[in-house]
Amino acid sequence: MEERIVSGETQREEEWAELSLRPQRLSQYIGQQTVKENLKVFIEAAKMREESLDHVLLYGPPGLGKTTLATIISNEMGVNLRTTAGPAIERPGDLAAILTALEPGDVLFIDEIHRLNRAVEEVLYPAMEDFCLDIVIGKGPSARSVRLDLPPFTLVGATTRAGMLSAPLRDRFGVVSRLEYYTHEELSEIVTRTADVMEVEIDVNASAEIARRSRGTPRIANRLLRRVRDFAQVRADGSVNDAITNQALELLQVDKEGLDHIDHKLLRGMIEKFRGGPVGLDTIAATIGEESHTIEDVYEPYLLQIGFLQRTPRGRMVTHRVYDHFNLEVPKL
Ligand SMILES: Nc1ncnc2c1ncn2[C@@H]1O[C@H](COP(=O)(O)OP(=O)(O)OP(=O)(O)O)[C@@H](O)[C@H]1O
Ligand SMILES: [Mg+2]
Repeated sequence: MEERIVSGETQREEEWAELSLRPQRLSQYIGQQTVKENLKVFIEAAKMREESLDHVLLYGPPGLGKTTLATIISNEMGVNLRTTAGPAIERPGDLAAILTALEPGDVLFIDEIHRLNRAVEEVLYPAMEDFCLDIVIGKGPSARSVRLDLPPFTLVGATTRAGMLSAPLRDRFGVVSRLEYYTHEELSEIVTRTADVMEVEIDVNASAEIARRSRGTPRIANRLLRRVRDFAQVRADGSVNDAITNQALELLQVDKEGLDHIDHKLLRGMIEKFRGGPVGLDTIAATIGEESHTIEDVYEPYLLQIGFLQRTPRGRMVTHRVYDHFNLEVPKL
């Protein structure tokens, strides 16, 4: 799959840039009001009782701030953060090594937690529930199981695919929070904050314009701002206004709704070849030369979110908004 400027995923050499932009405290974390308010109460209560925070599951599309929240939770609790990812924990022993190295109250962050394998997951259950490890020593008839106590800890799990989590794992999280796409106002605030951190001058119209084209996603907003800044530096005096922003984003081929050429290919293909649908996912995939699951996981969620696509029992349909967007006439039935 090619790299898209409007992708929610982290891209090459972007991680260091993100690191410095990550809000460190709950009060700096913009938007996600409900999630934030809940966490605030749970954190405060846990601190009052001098207990570890309940396990937290964060889910939602890429780039909405799951890793950031995990960091914030550990900062607010005043404990260490240990970070790993589902695919990195290959054997039960790997997980046991991580768990036994934790200090009381620590946050263990497991990214892509839906990708843990079965054997590892089973070690995690008693660890989450009773803070203990069941280890089998020896082999064959002389094998025996030993129970090891663990320090109390908080597991923060993150996933873009909550549906792929097994029920027993999901049930062991006391707090389950779904992150939502951000509003234009929230994204505009994030862009302003980022510009401030990067010491870039930006006017309100420009941050609003970037916000509108960022697909509800802070990671995309910050990326577009970096590209627009480059443009402002080379083509103008370095400060970002809406004229520069519009020019830059046009060159980058990110349209007014944050759609790029791949979205255009998909939507126009549906209109030109299937009169806007309904048309099955596999048929769309074959027409534009992509995998069905890529369309479903990567291209489609935002188009559904902004009401450009609809799912029907007979397949996907484009809505009137798409015809308006492309200045096309809505076909008569
Ligand atoms: N609420 C927020 N306020 C300000 N900045 C944010 C917020 N959420 C995310 N960001 C910014 O967006 C970037 C991406 O966020 P983060 O890495 O936490 O996303 P993620 O949900 O973990 O993505 P992935 O699913 O790819 O792991 C961060 O570097 C951070 O600067
Ligand atoms: Mg992350």
